[in-house]
Amino acid sequence: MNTNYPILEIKNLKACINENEILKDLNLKIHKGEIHAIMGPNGSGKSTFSKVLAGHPAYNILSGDILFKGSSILNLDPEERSHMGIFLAFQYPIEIPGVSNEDFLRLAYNSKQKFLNKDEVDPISFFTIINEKLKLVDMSPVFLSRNVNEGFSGGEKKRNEILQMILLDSELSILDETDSGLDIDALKIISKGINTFMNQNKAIILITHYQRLLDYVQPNYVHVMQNGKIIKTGTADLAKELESKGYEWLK
Ligand SMILES: Nc1ncnc2c1ncn2[C@@H]1O[C@H](COP(=O)(O)OP(=O)(O)OP(=O)(O)O)[C@@H](O)[C@H]1O
Repeated sequence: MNTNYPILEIKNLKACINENEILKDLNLKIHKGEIHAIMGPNGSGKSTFSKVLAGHPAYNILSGDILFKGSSILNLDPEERSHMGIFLAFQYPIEIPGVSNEDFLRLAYNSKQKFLNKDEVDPISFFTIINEKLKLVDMSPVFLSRNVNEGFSGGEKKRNEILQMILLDSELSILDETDSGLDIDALKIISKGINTFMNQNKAIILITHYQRLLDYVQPNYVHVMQNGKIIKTGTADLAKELESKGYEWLK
């Protein structure tokens, strides 16, 4: 069996929402150990791509395929995709009133354990696990007893997303504008957490508007998405070029 396939392969993907075609013939290959940045003008389809990848039910796939570790995931629901190792950190993390962050995280952790036929953990053992992970994003344990994202500042919500990614130990993580709303120190802390988490068995997609994140989390490839497809691919230098020249010259 050939196991040398990409962790993610997007083949001629077209997707729409409410009859509007947003992704128009998208192609992308990502291998384990790689970090890919996706940049591009507002409205070009970056968040749509992340949600389609996670299996958001509002989007329809018109044609093409999404292969995760060599197999199509088009027929899998978001929960199955998550259990298989795909994680999406939302651009706008949602608040869940009435549910403590610790309960939410433990439920998500145990749900994955169950899917993998591993033992679920009790609240006391979970506290030990989550306490270690909190240190990686420099978060206080106080955030565990608060309701999920309720009243969290923009930056705290983003940290909480990275905490989830680290806890679930996802193989493919899509971080949608995780850097927006972070102050300079928080950006460094989050970047350190991402770099500690990353290894040769994982892959990360960073959706960002700003080159500065890429100074801390260095991508192997930078792609520009425009009008629902990748129109240019380069190295980290491309992000620097975009920062100074914008997107007009690519048209
Ligand atoms: N429910 C919807 N109905 C119609 N059009 C939609 C819907 N949701 C998204 N779109 C459109 O899809 C396009 C792509 O949006 P998307 O959020 O993917 O862009 P983006 O590249 O992530 O933008 P940004 O950089 O501003 O976050 C936009 O023009 C948006 O208005």
